[in-house]
Amino acid sequence: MFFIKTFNKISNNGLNCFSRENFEIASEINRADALLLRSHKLAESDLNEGLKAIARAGAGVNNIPVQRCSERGVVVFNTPGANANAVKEIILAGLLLGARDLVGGLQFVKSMSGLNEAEMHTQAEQGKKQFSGCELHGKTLGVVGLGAIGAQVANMALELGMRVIGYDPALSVESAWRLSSRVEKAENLASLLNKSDFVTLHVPAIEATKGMISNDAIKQFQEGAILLNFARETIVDLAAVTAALNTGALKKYITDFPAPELIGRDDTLIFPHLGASTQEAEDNCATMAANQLIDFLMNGNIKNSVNFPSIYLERSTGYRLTFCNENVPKVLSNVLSLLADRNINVIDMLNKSRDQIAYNILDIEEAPSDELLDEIRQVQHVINVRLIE
Ligand SMILES: NC(=O)c1ccc[n+]([C@@H]2O[C@H](COP(=O)([O-])OP(=O)(O)OC[C@H]3O[C@@H](n4cnc5c(N)ncnc54)[C@H](O)[C@@H]3O)[C@@H](O)[C@H]2O)c1
Ligand SMILES: O=C(O)[C@H](O)COP(=O)(O)O
Repeated sequence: MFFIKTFNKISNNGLNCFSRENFEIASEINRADALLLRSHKLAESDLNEGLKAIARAGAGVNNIPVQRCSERGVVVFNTPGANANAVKEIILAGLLLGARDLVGGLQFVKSMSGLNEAEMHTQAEQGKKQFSGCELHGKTLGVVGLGAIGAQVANMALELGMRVIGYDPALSVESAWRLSSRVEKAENLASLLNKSDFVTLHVPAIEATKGMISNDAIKQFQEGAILLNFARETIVDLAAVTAALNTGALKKYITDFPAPELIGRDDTLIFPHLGASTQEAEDNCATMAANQLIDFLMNGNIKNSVNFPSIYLERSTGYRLTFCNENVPKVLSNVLSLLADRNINVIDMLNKSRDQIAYNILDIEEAPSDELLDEIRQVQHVINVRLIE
């Protein structure tokens, strides 16, 4: 039986993937084998003894102490692309709300209560000029980060008749395949910023992107550009953005992350982190996260981890030994020697590494004793060991 502790509300579509005979799932569990969560900010104290994996039903893992997990051999998963369409669609809304004062127009009509139909008609026709805007067609969109979301946003904007410029110095081959060849490549952030009427951010919250939209970056924007940030709050220096809004250097800031300094301004539109909050995205993320956890806990396979290598080995015996270790020489050979000393035959095996972590799957012919498992745990640089039967 594996114990899964959930944080946040996880879609039933995902929860129902776990068979009740093999998994117990609850929000109150003391010694969890795995955690399943969305944006809940994990503390180090949430990483209980015996924890094997954490699955983030979503994209961003900035709420998880990933480095600490790697040191402890805890596999961290996310669900790349599972909520990308939801974010793409909210960006479409953001672009339209940026181009036209639809919110102002709606509020204006709301204020007409008490008027008769003729008065409303007169007010609407006289007042509407305050809310006119521009079309997206023909404007330039700069997309910073062309991963699962950025690529979809870029392709969508081309369909709207926009010119699209993208910037992503670490574009993966998979993302490049998804991206239309009509997206123009910017050599650096500044060259994207100074050509764009709208700029949308789709980069992860990591050290390298912290404060990416800084005072210096703001100087590169076209006068009166509109900035959309549905990625994370840390990517934007809010003092720089509010100063730019004050001078008109930026026309609007549209974001999914509320902050006190943004409230009450007419030039900001702020959503309560709604980007991935559609039924479809919640179902997709939860299902993907659940299936990744299940295959890892039941078979030791790893797909879509942010700190471990991808690895898949078809089961060939009833005894599967998995272990992770610091990525240094001789660990695997030392473990194999221990098995050989006990005359235990390895039928199939796979070893993969990523950065400082190596992970191994060994299908063996017979059950290892508890003493042997303990000996493997004692091998220098081994972080953790599991026997999956
Ligand atoms: N508002 C929401 O509800 C919501 C929903 C989903 C994701 N997000 C945020 O959006 C982020 C992106 O999601 P995704 O699914 O597209 O992730 P992704 O990993 O598929 O794509 C991120 C892209 O950013 C690129 N990148 C990294 N550093 C960069 C830099 N310095 N400059 C330019 N590009 C850089 C990467 O190479 C990658 O292609 C997530 O990390 C998350 O923080 C927010
Ligand atoms: O990184 C993500 O996937 C989004 O920010 C969604 O977060 P949520 O699952 O809390 O809506």
